[in-house]
Amino acid sequence: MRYAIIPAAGKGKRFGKKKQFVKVNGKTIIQFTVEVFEKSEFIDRVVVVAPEDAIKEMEKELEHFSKVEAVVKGGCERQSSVLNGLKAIEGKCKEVIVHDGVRPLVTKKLISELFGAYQDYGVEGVITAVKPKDTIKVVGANLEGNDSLVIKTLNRERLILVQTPQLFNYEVLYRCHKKAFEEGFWGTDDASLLEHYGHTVVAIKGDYRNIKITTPEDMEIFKIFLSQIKRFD
Ligand SMILES: Nc1ccn([C@@H]2O[C@H](COP(=O)(O)OP(=O)(O)OP(=O)(O)O)[C@@H](O)[C@H]2O)c(=O)n1
Ligand SMILES: C[C@](O)(CO)[C@H](O)COP(=O)(O)O
Repeated sequence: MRYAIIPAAGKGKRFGKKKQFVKVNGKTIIQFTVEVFEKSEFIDRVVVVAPEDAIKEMEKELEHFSKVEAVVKGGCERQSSVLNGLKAIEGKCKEVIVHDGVRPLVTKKLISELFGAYQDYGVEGVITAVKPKDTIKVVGANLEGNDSLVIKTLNRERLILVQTPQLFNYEVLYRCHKKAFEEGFWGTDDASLLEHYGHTVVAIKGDYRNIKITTPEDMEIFKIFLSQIKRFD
């Protein structure tokens, strides 16, 4: 069995509300996201991680998706939510995809390319990413407001902007998550846990339109891209 874990238990602080439940054209963001996995031939079952105070609401939103096996309670951070999802499918699968519930423009193509690369490279983790188009600098002390002191410029050719979906060997990911929990190691994506514990991760080309809806401007971008991207091809 191939599982997808969809962390969707965030509070949406930078957006102003739980953006996973925002409706566009009559469909919630989480429904846009899950429907791609529902239609992917590479995914057998889906577990969605929801806010503790919105489990029933999430179950209602997803009641028509046959692959959704469970809605489980989220944690205080994304990482702890993913760990709860991993616990819910213990011993059930060899590979697991983790994908942000608020990246609704994921495509079947990205999912299939992840599995292709996973087979080809034979590594424990494969992630999606795009090349930065802007210059990226390291900053130091904050100045007034959002201003900051520039320290140095990074070599853009050696940087990637990481997305989800991310595909992993289930046992390796679960072991890294449990170890990180015990040791108090926190990463902003799941692949960083594998890197921290010495596992090999490969990045493949993602899609610039596979945005994470984080701030209100992202919702406007989503509405534009939605009419352009072929999510089910
Ligand atoms: N405790 C958390 C925090 C985040 N997420 C999920 O992880 C994904 C990426 O998180 P982010 O975009 O940061 O969402 P929020 O945490 O809701 O945003 P904010 O940090 O602005 O509150 C989202 O699908 C979010 O629902 C989660 O499952 N559990
Ligand atoms: C996992 C992720 O989407 C990869 O870019 C990102 O790290 C999530 O960050 P967030 O602050 O939890 O949204």
